[in-house]
Amino acid sequence: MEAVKATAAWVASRSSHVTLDSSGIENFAERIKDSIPKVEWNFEGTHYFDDGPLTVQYLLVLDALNFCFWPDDELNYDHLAVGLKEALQNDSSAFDASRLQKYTGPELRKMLKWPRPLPLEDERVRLLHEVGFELEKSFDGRAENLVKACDKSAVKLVELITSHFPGFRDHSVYKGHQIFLYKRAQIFVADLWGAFKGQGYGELKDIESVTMFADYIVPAVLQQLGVLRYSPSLSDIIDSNREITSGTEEEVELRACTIHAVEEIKDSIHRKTGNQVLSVELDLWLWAYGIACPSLQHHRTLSIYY
Ligand SMILES: Nc1nc2c(c(CN[C@H]3C=C[C@H](O)[C@@H]3O)cn2[C@@H]2O[C@H](COP(=O)(O)O)[C@@H](O)[C@H]2O)c(=O)[nH]1
Repeated sequence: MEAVKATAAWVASRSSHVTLDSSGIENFAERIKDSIPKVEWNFEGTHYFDDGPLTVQYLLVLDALNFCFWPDDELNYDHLAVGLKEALQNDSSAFDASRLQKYTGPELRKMLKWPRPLPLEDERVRLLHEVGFELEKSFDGRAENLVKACDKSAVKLVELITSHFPGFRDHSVYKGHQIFLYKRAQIFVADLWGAFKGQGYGELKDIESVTMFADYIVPAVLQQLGVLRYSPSLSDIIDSNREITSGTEEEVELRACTIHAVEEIKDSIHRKTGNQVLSVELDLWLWAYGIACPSLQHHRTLSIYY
């Protein structure tokens, strides 16, 4: 995750469409420094949890598909979390590696009880197959073996996931440099830690290394809070719901500046109080704040990464 932090900072130091507002960061840090609102991991009760290996399998499948809900304005993350939870409750072998490799688009749709094609449905199916295939090939079909192989290290787990599953390699190129964002790989690590409350499969000694998860909700929240500033042309694109192409400078700046802004907020809180705040905790609070605000305008990029 050092590469995520370093390359996000690199983008932030050269960005023009999105900039960090240093007084906005200080004010926000000052406001929350004494009581970071704690949000429970499963605050909406949408996730499957049985305290065992099936939960790990569920979380890997969930985060393989945790991207780009906005093209269908009635679809959101909760439909995915609940749909997969119910599928597993009805049939505990639904996420066996062999089954994952066979799902079709209409079957996935049916599993999520969604009446029409999902956004990027073919990509979702392909990623599901990839997870099943690689789990079978390298981990005896079980996501718990992937987690056991990381020696209780979040950094190692992200490395393992991104080296085994190409669909999790969330990179971009910005002004000729490779930028690492790793949203879904890191959110899987955070989900594991959150679900198991830092114990058992969720025991990760370096959870503080994880960055925020560069999605399309948190940038919008930070912009509204005065932490991020958008150029007039970018604001216009977002306010008029026009799409931003994946890999453009605007898109990379939105994501990388959000990661860097959260790092800066953490540094500021540390300077003020001596406390080390976790990105995971700050992220979950910012995300929960964002989804509770349906009028929030977010950027729209067709992407399999977030
Ligand atoms: N930064 C960040 N982004 C997150 C999440 C989560 C869900 N995490 C769960 C895990 C534990 C908690 O219980 C959370 O409920 C989803 N997303 C992203 O949001 C977008 C979906 O938005 P909408 O279309 O409105 O549902 C999409 O890019 C999705 O990938 C998060 O935690 N942090």
